[in-house]
Amino acid sequence: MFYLQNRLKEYGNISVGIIGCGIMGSSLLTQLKGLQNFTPLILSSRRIEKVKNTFISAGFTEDEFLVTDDIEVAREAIKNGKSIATTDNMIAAELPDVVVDCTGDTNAGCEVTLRAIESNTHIVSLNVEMDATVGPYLKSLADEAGVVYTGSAGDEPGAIIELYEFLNTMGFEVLVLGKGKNNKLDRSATPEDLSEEAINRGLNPRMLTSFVDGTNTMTELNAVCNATGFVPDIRGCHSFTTTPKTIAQDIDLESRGSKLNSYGTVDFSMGIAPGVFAIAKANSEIIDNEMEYLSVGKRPNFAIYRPYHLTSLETPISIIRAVVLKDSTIAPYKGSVAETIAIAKKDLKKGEKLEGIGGNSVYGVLEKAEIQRRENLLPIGIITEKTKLARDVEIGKALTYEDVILDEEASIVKIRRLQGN
Ligand SMILES: NC(=O)c1ccc[n+]([C@@H]2O[C@H](COP(=O)([O-])OP(=O)(O)OC[C@H]3O[C@@H](n4cnc5c(N)ncnc54)[C@H](O)[C@@H]3O)[C@@H](O)[C@H]2O)c1
Ligand SMILES: N[C@@H](CCO)C(=O)O
Repeated sequence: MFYLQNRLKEYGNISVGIIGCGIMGSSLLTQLKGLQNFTPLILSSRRIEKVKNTFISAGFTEDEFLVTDDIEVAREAIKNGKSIATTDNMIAAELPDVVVDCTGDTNAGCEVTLRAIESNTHIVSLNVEMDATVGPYLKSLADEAGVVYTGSAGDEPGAIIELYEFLNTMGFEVLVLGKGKNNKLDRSATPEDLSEEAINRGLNPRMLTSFVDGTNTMTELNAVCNATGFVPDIRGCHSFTTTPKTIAQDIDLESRGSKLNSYGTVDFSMGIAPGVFAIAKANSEIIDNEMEYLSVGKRPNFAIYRPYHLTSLETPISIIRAVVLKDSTIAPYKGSVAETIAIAKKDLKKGEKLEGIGGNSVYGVLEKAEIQRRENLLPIGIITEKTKLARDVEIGKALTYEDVILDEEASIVKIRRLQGN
């Protein structure tokens, strides 16, 4: 009982670097400021005014933090008990015990993770976009260096793995893993369409676009696939409509009146957000009897449902597990099993700039990695600001590597080349 909290007390203080001060980074800073045994040591983001304001709104006084982009000045200030406000992400990757990536930028996340691994800093990443693109390679580098690379508790992939581990530990055979879709699904959504809604909800319009056009759900399920070896049943998954009480009946094989071709798959569903679920079976009549007696459902398949995910508010749990227990919450243990590939949102023209995740040009769908490789399909996460179209691509078509001119200088592209395809 109280295992994590007790281990943390024995360990002492954990210093944390946070990168990004959007909704996730700013709430994490605020929360850590009030938690025992955590020092929110460094906050980095692109605009220093925003970083300073985030410190102040999190409850810091102006003399509690120093503004600097000089790592040696930062080191000295930390010795004198100050926190650091910076625009240099590398300071946040190098100096604390653990860095939490709250940017959502695949290239920045990749650079931060590489520097953290070199600096022996553990990595907790909310940047599922980056993890889906190069997580398997970065995890192998982190393993070699003895550094923990993990996704966060509280985001849906981490919450799904919690259910998966729970069922596996009890000996159930897990059949399907998935999540509720929190936002409506509109593959053609653009940041312009969603800007008013985004502002009202305190979200970045591009982030909201990636939620609504489905890319975020796909990258999240991508992380689950790479952690477990599960795959999407079809390109992009089916999308079910269900309720918390009927998950196991509604999400099942085609031969049993539903839509799946096989188990060992991930999917998403309307009607159960913000929850996540796992469907499993027992392979024993006695255990089926007990599950029915416990009102979990009706044999042969039973669904376990977690009705909430508290995003960055659960991140401290992953920080403790990474730093104190050297354990990950979710990581790509199975390598690259699935990929989130780019599909044209509109007719795209040769020479035009291609906008990546949450932009006007493409949305992401989940595909089995073997198909992505066979068809040379483009992972959406390697599109950077400098990516251009090498030829026209029709609306609805999956982009291939031949369709684009990538920014070969970008770390995300270089690391993806090392990961393979
Ligand atoms: N918003 C959510 O509901 C939610 C939930 C779970 C997970 N996430 C994940 O958390 C991450 C952050 O989400 P958010 O909604 O806070 O995003 P956001 O876009 O609101 O904030 C991102 C922050 O990172 C900064 N940033 C971006 N690129 C940077 C760079 N190159 N260098 C330094 N700073 C940079 C931005 O300036 C901004 O402050 C994403 O990976 C997202 O998928 C978000
Ligand atoms: N990941 C969410 C956003 C909040 O976690 C979505 O699918 O829309």
